[in-house]
Amino acid sequence: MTDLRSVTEPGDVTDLIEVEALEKVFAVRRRGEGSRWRREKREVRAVDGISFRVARGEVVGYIGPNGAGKSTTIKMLTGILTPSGGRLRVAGIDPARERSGLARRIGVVFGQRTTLWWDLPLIDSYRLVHRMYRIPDGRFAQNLERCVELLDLGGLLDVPVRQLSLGQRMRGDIAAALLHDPEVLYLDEPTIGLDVVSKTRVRGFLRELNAERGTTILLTTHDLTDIEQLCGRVMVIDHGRLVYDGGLAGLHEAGGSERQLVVDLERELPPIEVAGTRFVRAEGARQWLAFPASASAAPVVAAVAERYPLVDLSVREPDIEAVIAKMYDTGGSGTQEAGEKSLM
Ligand SMILES: Nc1ncnc2c1ncn2[C@@H]1O[C@H](COP(=O)(O)OP(=O)(O)OP(=O)(O)O)[C@@H](O)[C@H]1O
Repeated sequence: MTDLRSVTEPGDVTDLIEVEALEKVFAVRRRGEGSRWRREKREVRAVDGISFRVARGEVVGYIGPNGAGKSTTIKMLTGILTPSGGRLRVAGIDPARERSGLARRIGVVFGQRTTLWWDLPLIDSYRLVHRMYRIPDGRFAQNLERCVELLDLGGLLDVPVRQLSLGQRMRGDIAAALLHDPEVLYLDEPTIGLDVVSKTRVRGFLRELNAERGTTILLTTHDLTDIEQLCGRVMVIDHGRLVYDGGLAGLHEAGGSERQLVVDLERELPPIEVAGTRFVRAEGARQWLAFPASASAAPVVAAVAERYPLVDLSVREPDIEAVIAKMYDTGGSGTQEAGEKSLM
């Protein structure tokens, strides 16, 4: 455990989600080696004793490599799966025991599946949600208007869901999950497969929802920009165990991440030597130097500028994806949307 932050004390009434030593074990059968007929039983510990609390109004990213146990956790939090062990409360409710009572308090969006009626115009799905949840008429109209405005659904309400693009459908799904004013919103891969414009719109909406309504959000994602732009806190799960729970800055520290200085010199020169930096590589007159992410860039930049003939200089922010990949036993994928700030 790198930095398991105690977010709130036990018994704190503001805790909306309480998870203690939660476990889910699946019994799977697989064919025994060397025999077509013998089948051996095997246990998969999908969630292996995790504990956390989420306070009302928090936006928490829940990340981990494929098969880490994210979806299994969300399914237990929504009451779809019954835990094999441990304790779980959402808004004071045991999800597996009171699934329908809980449904009124939570909203769920699974990025890869839709909860909308495929053949019906979008608005008809919303009317069905209105009736299913017995949402008061005024509240429904108000929530629908707000979602339509912020998610830009105006021109889509009469379009059958099957004709919507992935991004339009996702926005439609998010609205459907929010019409009954849930206190908690679970999002499983909310931006998966979306183009950059749709991603930005969805992220903007979620930020606004949290700020305006104080809706607590727990989201799983493989897109770390979602985390960087939305989440004040991130939980990392690997092989069913929490390996990190804390802020983004702490994640960089925990991963021992480095920032890079990209230096464009007037001409090709031997490797730059400046205290507190590590020469990484050179390509013609361009050189890359690494320095600890926790250190200030200013003295490093000043020292390089004073001693070397410069054309340009920029700082490359630590690649969060690489930091997290270090935490996973399985490794991770390359760089994505790493920030680069020009200093000249
Ligand atoms: N119904 C099931 N029966 C047996 N094993 C299961 C079942 N559901 C999940 N698992 C196993 O549990 C582990 C965790 O799966 P889970 O779907 O929770 O991971 P995940 O972190 O959501 O992965 P991904 O990012 O790929 O969706 C995996 O090894 C998976 O194969």
